[in-house]
Amino acid sequence: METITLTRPDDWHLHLRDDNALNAVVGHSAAQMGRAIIMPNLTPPVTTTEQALAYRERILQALPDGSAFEPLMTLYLTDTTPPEEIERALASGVIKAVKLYPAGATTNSDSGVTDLRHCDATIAAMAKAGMPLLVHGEVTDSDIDIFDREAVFIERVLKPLLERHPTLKLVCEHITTEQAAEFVTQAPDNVAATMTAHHLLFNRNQMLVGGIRPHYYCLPILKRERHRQALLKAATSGNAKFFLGTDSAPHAQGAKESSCGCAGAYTAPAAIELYATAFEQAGALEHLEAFASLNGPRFYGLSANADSITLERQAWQLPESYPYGDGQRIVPLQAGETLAWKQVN
Ligand SMILES: NC(=O)N[C@@H](CC(=O)O)C(=O)O
Ligand SMILES: [Zn+2]
Ligand SMILES: [Zn+2]
Repeated sequence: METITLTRPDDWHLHLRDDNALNAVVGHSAAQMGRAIIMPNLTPPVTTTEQALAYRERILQALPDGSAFEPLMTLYLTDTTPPEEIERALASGVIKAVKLYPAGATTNSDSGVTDLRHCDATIAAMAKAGMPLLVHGEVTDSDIDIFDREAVFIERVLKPLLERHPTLKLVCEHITTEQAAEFVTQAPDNVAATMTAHHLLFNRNQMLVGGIRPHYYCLPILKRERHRQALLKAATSGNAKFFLGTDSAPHAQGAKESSCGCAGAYTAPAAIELYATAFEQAGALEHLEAFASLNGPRFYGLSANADSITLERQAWQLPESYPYGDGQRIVPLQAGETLAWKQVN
């Protein structure tokens, strides 16, 4: 039986939601990941240290008994986040980053930043403290095509941001284009990126050919094959700037299978298996451990996890759906499909 043993991976971009949804999904991540960077886009968003600490307690409460999963918290940046909030966050010891959502760019981003220049003093405090800024990198201008929003964001927002704050630790979250892979590759070592399994595995045809498949709809949206190839090349290159961030983003089945469906792919139940499939496809399974388990902690200044997980080559079928609380169901990406790898411990 062919197996892969890896230092236990971490998820550097995860949505866990709250209340019954949190209870329903947290176990999937905790079964695979040692730690995860928890996204703050709740309603209302997690904008203060106090709210982040309370949210962390709710996550710990929701964990299966005996789980050692560690939630690494983030703050949601707004136009008015004061520099002092960064000092409080740093002092908490459990808030590891600040998240930038351009206002209106994605799910629960209405309180996001309208103009990043409003945040310069706070970002200067972050650069000084070594607190990373995690960026949902898409412009929201109505005249910019949805497929171009990431590439335009790099030129209009990210490059000027780094000119103003050259030492800022910056993570381009869930990158989806060759332009983003190129930008991060060329940038200094304080700039890194997360990549999702779905952007490494699928292009936009998967979502749109032969019928519209709402479970493949996420933001940034799946792109052309050329971009997927560029991402896969960067992820499997051994370059330490690229690491695992699932962007597993749960929404109830009814909210996805709708005339106006929510953005977000639920990948947590088989995250590491999906990444293994992508790396195997690129003939680069030997680089999976660095991407999944080593590069992320190194960027965040943490040690790698001390334990490991094992995947076995074993065909198994992903369930059609899981319970999502309040009588609802949630459909994972690749529901009902046969996967080639299975985590066995
Ligand atoms: N990725 C998504 O499509 N959705 C995320 C938000 C995000 O990460 O942009 C969500 O919270 O649902
Ligand atoms: Zn995002
Ligand atoms: Zn996300």
